[in-house]
Amino acid sequence: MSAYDALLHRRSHSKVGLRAPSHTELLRLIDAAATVADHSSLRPWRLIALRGEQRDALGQAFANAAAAGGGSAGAGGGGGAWAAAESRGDAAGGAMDVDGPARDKFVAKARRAPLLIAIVASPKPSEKVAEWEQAAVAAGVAHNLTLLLDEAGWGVIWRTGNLTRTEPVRRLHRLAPNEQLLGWLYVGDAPPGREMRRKRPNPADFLTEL
Ligand SMILES: Cc1cc2nc3c(=O)[nH]c(=O)nc-3n(C[C@H](O)[C@H](O)[C@H](O)COP(=O)(O)O)c2cc1C
Repeated sequence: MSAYDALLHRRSHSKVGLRAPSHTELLRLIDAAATVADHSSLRPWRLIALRGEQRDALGQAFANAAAAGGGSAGAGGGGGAWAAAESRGDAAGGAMDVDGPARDKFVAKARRAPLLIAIVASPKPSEKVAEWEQAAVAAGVAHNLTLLLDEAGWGVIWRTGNLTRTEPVRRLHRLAPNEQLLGWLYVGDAPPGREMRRKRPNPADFLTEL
C-alpha cells in the first residue's frame, strides 16, 4: 500500500479487542516511526507501554488527579490543584489513593484497550531547536506510529483529556521536569469490518498562496 493510500484509509477505532501487538512487533513499527523529520536529530521523544495492571495504575492516577481538582485543556504542566491538595496532605493529595466508584470509573477508561502507548515529548538541550519544534517531532512520531499500527491491522485511537498533564499522571510515568505527555495511543484488535473513514475536509480550503 502506498503512503497515500495508507493515509486515506486510516481511521481511529475507539473500541478495540483484547489482543495487542507484542513488544517485538512494536519495536519494528517504532523503527519506522522514528524516521520522522527531526531538526538536529535530537530524538526528543520517548514512548512508554502500559499493559495489564499497569493500566489500573493509570486509572488510579486519573482518579487521584480528578479528586484533587483535575486539570484543564490548557494545562502545560503539573496540576496546581493537585499540588495544593498534596501540601494539605489530604486523601486526594497522595497520602491515600482514591477508591470505590470514583476509581473504578477511571480504571475502566484506562482499560479500554489492552495496550496504551504514552507519547512523551522529551526536549533535549539545544541552542538551535526550540522546544515547540521538538514537541512537533514527538507528535510526528505518534502520528507515524498510529498510521503504521493501522496499516498493520491494529485498531488505534490517540486520546488525551484534561487529566493528561496532572501531577499524579506525570509521576506515574516518571517524567523528568522538562518532559510533557502528549497523550496515549490506545491499541488493540481492530473490530471486524472496516468502517468508512469520516468525511475529509476539502483540501482547497486549507491551501492558499502568499
Ligand atoms: C493529540 C490528540 C489528542 C486526542 N484526544 C482525544 C481524546 O481524548 N478523545 C477522543 O475521542 N479523541 C481524541 N483525539 C482524536 C482521535 O484520536 C481521532 O482522531 C478522532 O476520533 C477522529 O477519528 P479519525 O482519526 O478516524 O479521523 C485526539 C487526537 C489527537 C491528535
